[in-house]
Amino acid sequence: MSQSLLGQGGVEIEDPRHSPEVQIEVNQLTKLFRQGERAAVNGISFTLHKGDILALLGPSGCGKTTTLRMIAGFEQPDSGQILLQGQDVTRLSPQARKIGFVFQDYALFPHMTIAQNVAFAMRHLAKRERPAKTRYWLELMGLQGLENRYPNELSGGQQQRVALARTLAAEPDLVLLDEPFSNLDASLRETTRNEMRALFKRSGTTVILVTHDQAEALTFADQVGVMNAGRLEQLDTPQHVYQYPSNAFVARFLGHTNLLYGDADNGLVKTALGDLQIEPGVVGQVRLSLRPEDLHLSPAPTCDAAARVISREFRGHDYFYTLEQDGVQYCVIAPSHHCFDVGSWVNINVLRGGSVLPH
Ligand SMILES: Nc1ncnc2c1ncn2[C@@H]1O[C@H](COP(=O)(O)OP(=O)(O)OP(=O)(O)O)[C@@H](O)[C@H]1O
Repeated sequence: MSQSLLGQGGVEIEDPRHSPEVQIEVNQLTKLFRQGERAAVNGISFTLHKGDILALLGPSGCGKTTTLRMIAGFEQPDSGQILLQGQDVTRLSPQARKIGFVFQDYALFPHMTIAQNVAFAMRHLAKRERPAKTRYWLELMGLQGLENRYPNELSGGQQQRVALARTLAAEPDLVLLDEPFSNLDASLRETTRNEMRALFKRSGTTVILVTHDQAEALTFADQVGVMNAGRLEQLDTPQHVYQYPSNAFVARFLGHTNLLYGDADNGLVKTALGDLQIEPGVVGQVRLSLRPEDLHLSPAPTCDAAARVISREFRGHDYFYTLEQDGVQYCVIAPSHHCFDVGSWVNINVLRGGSVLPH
């Protein structure tokens, strides 16, 4: 079990005196649904330690659910290996793996009360132990008072918490979540997501979440794996995949970006937006990804060497601008008090050098 300390502001940090055990290791997992067709999942590998939360993020059809289903045992891989706490479970039945799965539609039993739904997951415990444990999980999920209701008498968010209580009550080594927040409205999604993350962190549960929602992956997970066409394009911390995408697909999938080209030498790249600093040692033609919030706008006295505002979208806390300079379009996010009219001329200043993408 990994140990954690409470850091500043109550943020949990890993205690360096304890090295967490490996919970799951996935090696070169591959799935071909039909021979001759492109693999739905193509050589995916990753390792998670106890208590880690991984989000697999990618567009529709990239292989996220198939990866999760192979880990759960609902789908057999064509090649590759899944180790749970060092044990090879690749060919074991779903029941023989201590894995909890929360489906998109929660899959609660409609004819059972909330308490019965949760108690059903505790068949491994003696009957007399189940009521107290059921109360424990329902309270932890903020569901006290709803024990005797049926699933159709609960809101979407409450049903989702029952589904999680039932999954956790089985005390799995690993919890798999397939788009678990997609049925919740925007405000409930955010609070439920934060509560779930805190709960998983408190209980030291290892979690793999599948989503196509970038914000969800970046806020919920410790590690984000970006998938494209069956492959894991990049696996790293949310901050790292956002700020240092490994290629243009990852850069674009995680939000808006500006791709710039230029000649690099001595830690500088000459681009259309001026000379930008990059890591030393990179030489020749390079492509940079610059996030819209890494650019700053200031009024231009004349239209010479300036950018024209093409469109402006008010988003409450900021403006999203589209600009054009020398035939190239740029996107910029500026605080909502930085207001420039459509058609006006502005200078684009680069606040941060950007990250170099491989060709
Ligand atoms: N049972 C199946 N038989 C044949 N092909 C399948 C089967 N299940 C999935 N596929 C194909 O495998 C690929 C990956 O599907 P998968 O459901 O894993 O994607 P996904 O990333 O989870 O997509 P979504 O976000 O839309 O759920 C898709 O091209 C899909 O059509």
